[in-house]
Amino acid sequence: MNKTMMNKEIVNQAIKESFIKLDPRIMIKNPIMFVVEIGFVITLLLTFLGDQTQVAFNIAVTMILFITLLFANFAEAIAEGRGKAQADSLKKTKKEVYANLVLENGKNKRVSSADLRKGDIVVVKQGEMIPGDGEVIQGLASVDESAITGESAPVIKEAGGDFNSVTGGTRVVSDEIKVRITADPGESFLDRMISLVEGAKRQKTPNEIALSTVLTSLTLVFMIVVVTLPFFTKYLGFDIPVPVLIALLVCLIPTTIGGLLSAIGIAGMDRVTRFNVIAMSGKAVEAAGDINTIILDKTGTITFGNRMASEFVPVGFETKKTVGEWAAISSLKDDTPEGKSVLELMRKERLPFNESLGEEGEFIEFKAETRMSGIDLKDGREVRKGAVDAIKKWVLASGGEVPHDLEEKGNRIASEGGTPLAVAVDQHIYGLIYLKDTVKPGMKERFDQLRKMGIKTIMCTGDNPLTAKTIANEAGVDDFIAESKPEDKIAVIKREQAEGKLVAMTGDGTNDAPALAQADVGLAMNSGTTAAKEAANMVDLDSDPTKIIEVVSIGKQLLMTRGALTTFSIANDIAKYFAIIPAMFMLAIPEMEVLNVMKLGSPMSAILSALIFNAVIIPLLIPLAMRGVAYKPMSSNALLKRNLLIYGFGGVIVPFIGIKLIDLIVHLFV
Ligand SMILES: Nc1ncnc2c1ncn2[C@@H]1O[C@H](COP(=O)(O)OP(=O)(O)OP(=O)(O)O)[C@@H](O)[C@H]1O
Ligand SMILES: [K+]
Ligand SMILES: [Mg+2]
Repeated sequence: MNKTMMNKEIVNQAIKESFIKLDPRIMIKNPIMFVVEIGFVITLLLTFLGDQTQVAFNIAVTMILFITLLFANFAEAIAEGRGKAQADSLKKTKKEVYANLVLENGKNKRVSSADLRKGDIVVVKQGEMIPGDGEVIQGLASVDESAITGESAPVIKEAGGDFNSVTGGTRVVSDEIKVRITADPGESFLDRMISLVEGAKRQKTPNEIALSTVLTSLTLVFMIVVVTLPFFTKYLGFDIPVPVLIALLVCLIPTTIGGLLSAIGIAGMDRVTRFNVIAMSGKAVEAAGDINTIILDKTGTITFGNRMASEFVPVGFETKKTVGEWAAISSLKDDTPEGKSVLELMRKERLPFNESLGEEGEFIEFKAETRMSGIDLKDGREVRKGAVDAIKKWVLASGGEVPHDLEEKGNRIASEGGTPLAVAVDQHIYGLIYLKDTVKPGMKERFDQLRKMGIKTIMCTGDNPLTAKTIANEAGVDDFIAESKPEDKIAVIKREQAEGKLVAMTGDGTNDAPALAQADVGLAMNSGTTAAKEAANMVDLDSDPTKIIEVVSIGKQLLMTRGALTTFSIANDIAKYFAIIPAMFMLAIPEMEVLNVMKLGSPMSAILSALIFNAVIIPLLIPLAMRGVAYKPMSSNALLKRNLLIYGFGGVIVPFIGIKLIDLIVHLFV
C-alpha cells in the first residue's frame, strides 16, 4: 500500500473541505459543533443588529467562533485526507483490462474485465493482469501483488490448498494459471479496499455513538444552564449580553473532543491500514482494543511453519529404507508442505522407491479432521501417514498391532518440539517421519507484552499434546489446546465469549472461516483462501499472523486516545469557568473583582482569551489525535490511572496557563 504522508496537497484539500463542511446539513451530524455554529450565526446577526457600542467585541466573538468551526472541520478533513490519497492510488490500480474468458466449448474469448461475473473461468498468462478476484483452479504462477500489498517480491499461487486465492489488479510474472472468478464487478477486494480507505462507508462505531450521546447530553445540560442564567441575573438587577452567554456556552460544552472525535477514529483505522492491514470497519479496530483472549495457531504463526521432514525413524524390525519408501508413496500426490518435504528428503538422502506403485491409486487428501493423508493402491493396499494417535487408531480398527517402540520414539520427537507422523500400510506400522519446525524468534517477548496488557494467549494446534506442550513452553503462551480440529477452535472461542471475553484469532484456511467469523476480531491472511478472507473482519496484506498482536495494540491506543482527549476536554472547563464567570459578573458589578482569581486583564479580555484558548486547543491536539497517545503495554487499570493523571491533571492546569498567556496579549487591545 502506498504510504502517503501528510503532504501539501492533502493539507490544501483539507482546508477546502473545512469550509465545505460548514454546511449545516453536514454540521448537524456533530451536535456539539452544530451548537457552536448556531452561536456563530447569532453573534454574527448581533454584530449588525445588536448593541452598536459592543460591536468590536461582537466581531471578535463571531470571528473566534468561525475559526473554531474551521479548526474542528479541519481536524476531520485532514484525517480523511490520507485515506482519500490512498484510495486514489488504489483506483489507478483498478484499470479495466482484457480477460481471456474460457467458453463452454473450451475456446478463449477476449472480454473486458468489467464483464466478468462470479463463476466465470479465465486464463491468465505471463505478463498479464489478473482481471478479477478468484481462485486458481489449474496451474501455478508467481504473482506480483505489489499494487495491493506494497511487497515487491512475487508470491506463488497454485491450485488446491490454502494459497489459491488471487486478487484482481495483480500481475502474473511467470507461467500461466486458470482462475475461477469469485466476485462480481464492484464487489472485489480492491473495490472494498477503496471504499474503506476513502471512508465512504465509514459509520460511527457503537463506542463512538455512546460517547457522542454522553457529550451531547452534557451539551444540553450546559445549554439549559446558560439559557436560564439571565433570569437569575435579571433578578439581581443586571443583564448579561447575549454574545457573552454564547461565549460561556461554547467554552463549557466539550468542543475539543467534539472537534477531534471523528479524526481520532479515522486516524486509528488509518494506522491499521498503514500497517498493511485492511479493517472492514472501525468497529473491528475498536474491538481489537478490547480483546481479552487471542487464539493463535502453532504452525506458521508461532513457529516458522515450514514443517520439513528431516528424518525417517523406523520402528519394530523395519529399516530407514522401508519407512522412507512408504512415506514417499503416501506423499506422491500430497500437495501440503509436509507432503512435499517427504519427497524432498527422499531425493536428498538418495533413497530409491517404486514410484509406479502409486499409479492409478486413489489419493486420500490430508484433512484436519482425520489428521491423515495417503493413497489407496490399485492392488488394494491402503497407505497412510498421519498423526501418531490417528494412525494408531486406524491400524487397531482393522485388527493390526502397534509396535512396542512407536510410542517412545514418537514421544522423543515430540518432546524436542518436532511433529512425528506415523507411516502405515494396512495393519502394519513401519515407522515415523520426523517433521521439524522452529519457534520464531522474539515470540516470548511478544507474549510477555500481551500478558502485561492482561491478554491471555491460547495456542491451538492439530499436533499431539507433547509437541504442543514443548512449543507452548518455548514460546511462552498461557495455554494450549492440542489435537484440536477446526470445530474445536469455534468451541474455544465460544467458551471464552460465554465468559464475557472478546476473542481475536488469525487464520488462512477455508477450515478457519467459521472460527474467523465467530471471533470478535478475525484477521485473515491475504495469502489465504477467499472463504477465510470473507469471513474475517480484517485482512493482513503481508500475511503475517503475528500481526494480530500489533493490531490489538493499535486498537487499544485508539480507545485510550479517545478517553484521554475526552478527559482533557472536560477538565479544561474548570479553568474556563474561572476565567469567564467572574468576568461576566464584573461587567455589571465591579466589586466582583475579588473573584478574578486568574488576575485577567479585563472582563472582555478574559472572555475572549478563554474563547481563543478553546479554539486553538483543537488544532494543537490534531497531531496527538492522529498519532495516538503514547502507549506502553500495561494493565488497563494502570493505564487508566496514568491517563487520568496526565490528561485529567494536565487538562486542569494547561488552560489556566494558556488563558493567562493569551490574556496578556489580548489585554493590550481591549
Ligand atoms: N500432509 C499431511 N499428511 C498427514 N498428516 C498430516 C499432514 N499434515 C499434518 N498432518 C498431521 O495432522 C496434524 C494436524 O495438522 P493441522 O494442519 O490440522 O494442524 P497443525 O498444522 O499441527 O496445527 P496448526 O493448527 O498450528 O496449523 C498434524 O499435527 C500432523 O500430525
Ligand atoms: K469547549
Ligand atoms: Mg496446519
